[in-house]
Amino acid sequence: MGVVEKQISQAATAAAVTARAPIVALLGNPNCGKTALFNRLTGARQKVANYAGVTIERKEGQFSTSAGHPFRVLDLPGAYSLSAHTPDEEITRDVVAGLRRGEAAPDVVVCVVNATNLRLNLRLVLEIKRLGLPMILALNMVDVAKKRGISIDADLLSRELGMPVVETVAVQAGGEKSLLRALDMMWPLSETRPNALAAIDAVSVEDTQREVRRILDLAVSNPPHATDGLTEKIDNVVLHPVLGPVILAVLMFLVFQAVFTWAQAPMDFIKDSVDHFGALVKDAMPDGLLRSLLVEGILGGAGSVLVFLPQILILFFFILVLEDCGYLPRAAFLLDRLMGGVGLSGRAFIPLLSSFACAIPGVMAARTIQNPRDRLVTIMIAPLMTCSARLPVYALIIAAFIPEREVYGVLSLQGLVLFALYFAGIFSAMAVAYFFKRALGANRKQPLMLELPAYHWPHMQNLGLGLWERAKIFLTRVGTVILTLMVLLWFLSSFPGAPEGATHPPIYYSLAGILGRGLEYIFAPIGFNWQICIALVPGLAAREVAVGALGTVYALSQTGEELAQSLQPIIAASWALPTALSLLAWYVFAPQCMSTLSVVRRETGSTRYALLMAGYMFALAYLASFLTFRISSALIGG
Ligand SMILES: Nc1nc2c(ncn2[C@@H]2O[C@H](COP(=O)(O)OP(=O)(O)OP(=O)(O)O)[C@@H](O)[C@H]2O)c(=O)[nH]1
Ligand SMILES: [Mg+2]
Repeated sequence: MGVVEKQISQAATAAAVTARAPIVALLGNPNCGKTALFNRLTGARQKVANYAGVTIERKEGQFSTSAGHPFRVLDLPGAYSLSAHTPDEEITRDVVAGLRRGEAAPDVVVCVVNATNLRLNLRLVLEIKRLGLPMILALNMVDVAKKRGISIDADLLSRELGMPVVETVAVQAGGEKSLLRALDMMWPLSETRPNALAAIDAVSVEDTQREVRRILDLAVSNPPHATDGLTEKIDNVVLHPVLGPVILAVLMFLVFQAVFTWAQAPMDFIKDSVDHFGALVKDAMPDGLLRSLLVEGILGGAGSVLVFLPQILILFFFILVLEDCGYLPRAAFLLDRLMGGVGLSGRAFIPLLSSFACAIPGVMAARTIQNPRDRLVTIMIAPLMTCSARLPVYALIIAAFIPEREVYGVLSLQGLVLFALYFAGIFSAMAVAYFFKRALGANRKQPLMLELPAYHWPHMQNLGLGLWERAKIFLTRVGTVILTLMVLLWFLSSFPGAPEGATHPPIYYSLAGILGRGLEYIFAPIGFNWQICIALVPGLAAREVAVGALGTVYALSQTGEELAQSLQPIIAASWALPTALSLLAWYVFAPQCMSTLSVVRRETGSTRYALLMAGYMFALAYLASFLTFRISSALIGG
């Protein structure tokens, strides 16, 4: 057998072993550390954060125990019980009950519990136990429990529950060892599995409650003050009816200030590097098509998007810190009343906040909302939240048109305008939600039931990995979608060349130029010139592409001397202020993202809602831009 054949056969054997490897399902209440444990076992980097409802999909991975036994492992959305109320809980129920098509029930259930809150967590354990699957109880977060002086007799608990009980610390290296040992002890696992489904509904809440109390009395001793005193103290301030909202507003405000002020130096650095590199390429290459593709197409296009990496990372730094320290559910509580006014539940807060990163995870996170009508409205307004792909567009226009001035000596004017744009998104989302409430009929307001986790310092590793993932996503987009579109756009903008005696730059006569000039008929009433119209088209694939497209279009529109200039001064010189404002308004509303629409279709199970979303957003965008353009033109006489 040759080396290659041998490798192929080894790979095939490995694949066969994994295919036959028993399946471990990680199950437990929300926020008890299932995903952290999953990452520790498999080396994966699934999202871990300090609030309930982070995981909303079934994720699969693999690992081997120290004795070399292979396992497949499933990370699942958290659930308080197996009688599912929300779409994400349904996923969990279906997986453990073996209801998913083509997938048997897991071979072992590892029930992950928060050791500091067994009273709540054990209910689910007892419920799962009735399924009759082999089980292990993982007492997670024992580090915190020990610090608070909670002592749990694992042996006694194991005897009472009739399953192995192990202690884990999912956020520490080696914190999963005891679980691996317990899995080895179970090896080999029996092939026969009970019919798990039968037991799901036959549960009496009172009996379960009683049993939990009995077991806790036996196995757990809490010191008199086992609650987290610090969390209570912080909450007294943060959830204060007056101070709370003020703190929230100040916090949000500071984030946008930081996005502009902190990012300046690294942005200048990237911009200078791109410019410098462009100049080098220009000097080194003879004038011609290839040089134009490299300098105007790739560097002018993709390079002008790359500059925004620091701002995106700063925004995410704040979002990640807030997610990991446990503040988010508090913000949801503070805003519950306000959101109730427009017919949304406080539960919509986290999906909407996620939409600041990108509407796609936001729309998916709406799975944690129980009421179908609330869920639909949340999905419909999620894309109005300012996703990070809009940031480059906003930042470019703001930097070009809003002077870099300080207000009251400390606040940056540019940061203020950015804050206003984010606020415009939030405000219109609330207005649209209110409209839906009127159209669909109001719901009876349900009380918000959300767990408030204990605060903790953000884990540096989570933070680092989160930022790294973001940077990777952004750079991959720049390197793939944006780069490809830029090359395509450069091509469309370069051919056919200018006719004899042309008075405009060649792009004017190109295919893209013809398209742009055609679209100008539709967009001229809102102040867009043909160059902007060209950029809107590839911008449909992903919003930030519009910035790259403007980069390419204007690089090709320049003649001779001006060629080396970067995008920002060019648009500052060639657009009137009302046009810039109108484009900002357009970007607050326009549904410029195909992937969001397709996710909406998937999550709502209906093309109608995706079309409705696209329709209402286009209409709003056109209207907002029209008003902005007309009013500002009248005021400034532009
Ligand atoms: N101190 C400590 N923190 C932990 C431990 N395990 C998890 N955490 C933290 O607990 C929080 C929740 O962790 P996740 O892994 O996201 O919890 P989950 O069970 O997957 O949550 P959902 O996906 O929302 O159901 C995060 O802030 C983790 O860093 C642990 O053993 N000790
Ligand atoms: Mg999770």
